[in-house]
Amino acid sequence: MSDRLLVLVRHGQSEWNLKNLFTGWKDPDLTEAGVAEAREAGRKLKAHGLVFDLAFTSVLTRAQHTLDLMLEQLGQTKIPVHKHLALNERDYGDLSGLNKDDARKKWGEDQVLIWRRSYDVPPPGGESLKDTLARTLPYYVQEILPCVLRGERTLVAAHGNSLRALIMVLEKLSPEGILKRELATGVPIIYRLNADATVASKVDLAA
Ligand SMILES: O=C(O)[C@H](O)COP(=O)(O)O
Repeated sequence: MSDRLLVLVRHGQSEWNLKNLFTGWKDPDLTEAGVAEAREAGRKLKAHGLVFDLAFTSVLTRAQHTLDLMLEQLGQTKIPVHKHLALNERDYGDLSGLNKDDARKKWGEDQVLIWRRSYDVPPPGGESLKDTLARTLPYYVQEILPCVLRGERTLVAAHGNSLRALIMVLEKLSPEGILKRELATGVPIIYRLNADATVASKVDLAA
């Protein structure tokens, strides 16, 4: 029986995560802690006996660097890697580069939470989760899912909100259901899919 394996990993801590800045499509690299998280993610995947046939990532440095570090730990640096902006973080628009606490002081706790976690309210000049889903989902359906369903064991290194969008679809979560879903940096989530693309099992390596 083919192993329809799909592993999703949010990048390790970035320089701007550390500084508490809205990042979106800005392109900071990982911090030392982020590098350590990515290596740890790779070690955990290896400890679970996982092997991959290909990987997908965004066009942003923090996700690519995380993927490279995981593949190093797995001893799998030669597998094909597909990079696409469909997997980029949600575009935070005018908030990009602003401190999240300063934004709360300026616009209020509730408004900032709406921008960060509501399904369909975009931050000024940026993308809502719904907008993010509108670009990640077609890429998932057309490029990633066919590989998984063919039995190609697939690793995806991406971002908090591009992955929340995919998780919403995979786990059939409602807009309310996804609201409280936070993704820790550098923590793999291991899915195995049924032939009809529904989730057969899920293991969150944070748990
Ligand atoms: O782009 C960012 O600032 C973060 O990677 C994700 O931010 P969020 O948790 O505020 O959505």
